[in-house]
Amino acid sequence: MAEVLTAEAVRDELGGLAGWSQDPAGITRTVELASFPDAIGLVDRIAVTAEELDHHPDIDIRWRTVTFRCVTHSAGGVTRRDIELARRIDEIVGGTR
Ligand SMILES: C[C@H](O)[C@H](O)[C@H]1CNC2=NC(N)=NC(=O)C2=N1
Repeated sequence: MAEVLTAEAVRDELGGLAGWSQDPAGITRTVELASFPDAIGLVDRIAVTAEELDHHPDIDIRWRTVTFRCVTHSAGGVTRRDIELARRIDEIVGGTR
């Protein structure tokens, strides 16, 4: 099972993950798109990557605002898999706006 990172280790990683915040439930980034279809399109692209990684963000969609939370449910905290997923989400968000 993947090792849960300390809050300090997550904070160090987040230094390179601008736009993410940390709380006990995981690391979170909120993205506002131009429209609801754009928001769904972003989620669709991230779904493909999540399947590739076999690691899946918790996703909240409210009209054109999407919040991604990365936490490793089986480990009960944030692991390197979440940091990798967050990086991939950043790449996809960066490529769509
Ligand atoms: C078998 C498979 O690896 C697990 O069910 C995966 C799938 N995606 C997952 N995603 C996340 N975020 N946490 C998990 O514990 C998890 N488990």
